Amino acid sequence: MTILLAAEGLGMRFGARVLFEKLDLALGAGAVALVGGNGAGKSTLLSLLAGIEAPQAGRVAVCGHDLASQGRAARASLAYVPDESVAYDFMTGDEFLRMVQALRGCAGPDQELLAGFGIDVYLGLPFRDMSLGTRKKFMLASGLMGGAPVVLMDEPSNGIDAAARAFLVAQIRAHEHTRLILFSTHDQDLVAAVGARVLDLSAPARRD
Ligand SMILES: Nc1ncnc2c1ncn2[C@@H]1O[C@H](COP(=O)(O)OP(=O)(O)OP(=O)(O)O)[C@@H](O)[C@H]1O
Repeated sequence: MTILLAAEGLGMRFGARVLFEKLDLALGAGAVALVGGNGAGKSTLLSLLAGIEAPQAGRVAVCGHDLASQGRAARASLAYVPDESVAYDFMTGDEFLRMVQALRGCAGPDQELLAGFGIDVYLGLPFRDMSLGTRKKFMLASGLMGGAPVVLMDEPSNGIDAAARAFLVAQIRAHEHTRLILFSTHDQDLVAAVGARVLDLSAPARRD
């Protein structure tokens, strides 16, 4: 198995609250679900793996590139979809996707991706005028476009309608042999629908 995402000795704590310590990961292509109760540390772990936050201990490598010392190469191989929209309110959907495309130096979404999430009709709409679900669909499309080998998604099924959810499942299934799709979720039906391997962050040692 080719390792696409590796973590070694990852540690993160907030005050006395230890989220994880000495956490090791070695993940190849496939769908992997990060589960655990509220506050278990799923979003924090995803942001460490995406290089949004630096870990207090340990290291992360994306496709063999160390996220701290070879950040540009590591980031070129990953896409991160946060739970909430990160677009400016005044940006249109199209402008947002073009911005992500420019930042990542990747290809934009194809028509199948836009139509599958039902956002092709909202490309000209500013984010301030979009529903929460529509914003989320743009975030998901931005992560799935461009073919990054590692895709990290925070609660991807939150707030989207049934058609978009079915498309998300199909997308994860379609890419599971070539890309790592690691997502946090409370949605057990999604985990089952994509046949994801489960990583449980709520081991007793990690509870409050
Ligand atoms: N910057 C921070 N400063 C202090 N505490 C933080 C910070 N970021 C996260 N935490 C705490 O770390 C814990 C884990 O938060 P995180 O959002 O990663 O959990 P989660 O598993 O994603 O939760 P949920 O399922 O509710 O989304 C929480 O107790 C949170 O309050």
